[in-house]
Amino acid sequence: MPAGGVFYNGFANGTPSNNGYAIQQPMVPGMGQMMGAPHAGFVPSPYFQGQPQQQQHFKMGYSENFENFDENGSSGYNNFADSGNGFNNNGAESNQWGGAPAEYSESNLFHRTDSGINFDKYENIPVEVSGDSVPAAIEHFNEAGFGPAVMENVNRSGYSKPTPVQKHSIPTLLANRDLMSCAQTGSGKTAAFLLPIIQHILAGGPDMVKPPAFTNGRRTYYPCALVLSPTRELAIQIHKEATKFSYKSNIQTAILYGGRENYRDQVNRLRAGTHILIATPGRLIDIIEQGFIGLAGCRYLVLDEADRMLDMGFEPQIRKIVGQGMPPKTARTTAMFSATFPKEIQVLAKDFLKDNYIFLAVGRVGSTSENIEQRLLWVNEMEKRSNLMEILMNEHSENLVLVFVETKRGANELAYFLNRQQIRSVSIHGDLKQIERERNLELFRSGQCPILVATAVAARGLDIPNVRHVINYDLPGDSDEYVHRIGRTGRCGNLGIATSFFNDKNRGIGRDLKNLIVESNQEVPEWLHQVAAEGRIGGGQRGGNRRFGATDYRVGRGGGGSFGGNFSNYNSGGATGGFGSGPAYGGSFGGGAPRRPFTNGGFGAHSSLSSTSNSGGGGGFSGPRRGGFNSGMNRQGGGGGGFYSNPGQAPIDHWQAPQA
Ligand SMILES: Nc1ncnc2c1ncn2[C@@H]1O[C@H](COP(=O)(O)OP(=O)(O)OP(=O)(O)O)[C@@H](O)[C@H]1O
Repeated sequence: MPAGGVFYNGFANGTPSNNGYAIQQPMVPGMGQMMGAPHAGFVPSPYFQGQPQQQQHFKMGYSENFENFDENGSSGYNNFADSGNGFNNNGAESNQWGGAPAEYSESNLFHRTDSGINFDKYENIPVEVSGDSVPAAIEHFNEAGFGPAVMENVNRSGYSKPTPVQKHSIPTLLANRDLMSCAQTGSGKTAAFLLPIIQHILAGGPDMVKPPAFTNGRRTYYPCALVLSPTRELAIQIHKEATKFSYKSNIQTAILYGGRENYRDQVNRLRAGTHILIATPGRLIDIIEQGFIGLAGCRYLVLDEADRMLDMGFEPQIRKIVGQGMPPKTARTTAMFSATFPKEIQVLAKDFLKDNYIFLAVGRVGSTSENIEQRLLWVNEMEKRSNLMEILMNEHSENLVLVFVETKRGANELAYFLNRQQIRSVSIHGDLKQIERERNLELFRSGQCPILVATAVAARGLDIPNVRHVINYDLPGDSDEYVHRIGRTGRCGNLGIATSFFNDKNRGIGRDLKNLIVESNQEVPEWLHQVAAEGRIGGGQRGGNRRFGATDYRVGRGGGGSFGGNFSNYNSGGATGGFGSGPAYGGSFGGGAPRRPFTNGGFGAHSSLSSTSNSGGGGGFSGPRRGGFNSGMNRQGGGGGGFYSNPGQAPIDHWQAPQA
């Protein structure tokens, strides 16, 4: 008997469904706390036992609304009555060293994740720096001039040496130079801006912070540094990092992000004082308008995922924030970080940067990332589920898999489908309550639900160590989004796989994808060559030198700019050994046995599959595939039917909770 009891995969209370999928399924460990909570339809029916109204919520469905992942989330001060979420219990739980939540214990904050086997290859990464009088890079953290508090936290974090983006960004920001920094996903950009800001605040002492003021009976706090993030979850992550790097110092960090249930808690926390404020734009504007925050003391402004922050969705809000009494750009230090920086965004960005800002482009290890093996499969819409199932069945049970879909409704439906196939999945998208988003992310992060079905809301910045596989079930419309999505794996020298389903709908991105894969020294499927040849001319947004996420647009303008620049460490060698040499799924990656070898039966449509993997081995699925899904699986013909035509099929053991 599995721990936590047995539930049935049906909608009706305690009643097995009659659709032939009625397989006993254990409750996901640790899910007890979810039993009473609305869960927007993406947790399988077992968790909804006895709560038909919640199931109904799921069945209502959502309109086919595309995820715009704008995180405005303003809620109005009058919504205080809502309870806090797990993150913000209440302002009183601050510990003695700051305003951080009590659950930010030392062990929690400094939970280390190893830098991967490719970490040392960062040494050979190409770096381009342009701008006047570029501060010299550091090679070691102890060359930065950090005080003991910061150095101790660097050491506590287990960082033995700076990554390339840190080597260049830290001295630049310590010198109070404005910076536009473009470095590959997972290469340590967060510490690259937080460490120098924290150092500045500690070195500057009390004078760094403008004291709070009373206006209209309300106390206004003036943060010294403001970090803006496009998504709530990324804001939470950055806040945790800021808390970590300022651990045992007097620095107070605070966070403001959308979702009405956390409004009061966030405002309460401001009362502990705020040196560094991490915020999503909509909520910040709301709270500025309420008079709780003023920006007159803001000496440091960071736009993380800056290209996203300056695109059409957010740009007006950023302008509004910067216009709300913030010191002018000549009187503050402004830094922008992203893995991608399209030229038109660079042009916009200069409105916020001093003229002599430094542009830093850190190339990719190898290219797009040697750390990420990119696989591209031609999969028709109707075959996506069966292909996904086959991939998941061959994954190792300890690996986390992030599946990207285009729409919120698609995320709900796919997570629901997977749960009915006894694959523990949750979803994250903009229609969920914030408390649900955070809880689902935690269930994923902790491995309790090893599959996260996400919209673009999870594409940027999230740093989840064990994500070994990103699957673009629906490909995004542009290649920058693709770069960010696949960057959820293969972080900080670790290895990962990115599999993308491609079909006629995705032809628009074909050329850019081909270029990215070529640049990665990985094999381009024959059909992609053809698609790319037919595709649009011009190469999309990325352009320029493809070893970088972007190049300094000022250089391309030919004169006039302040380009001085140097170019270092260019390693033309690219991929050396390592990754992608074994057979595809279930082969060399990660070692060990696949999740579950298939027993028999056809998978269908194999002829249409191919792979970018270097493994050769004929088609995308090699390794342990011995059949796969039963005859109902290939739904190309449209014929109804379930995904298992054999209702008596044994449960998928690797996906079940440990036996009691
Ligand atoms: N010098 C270092 N040594 C070891 N690990 C590091 C170092 N710097 C950062 N890391 C770790 O690398 C991981 C990725 O860092 P981070 O999230 O800052 O990447 P990023 O460049 O911001 O990625 P993205 O573009 O996806 O936002 C984190 O787990 C972080 O703790």
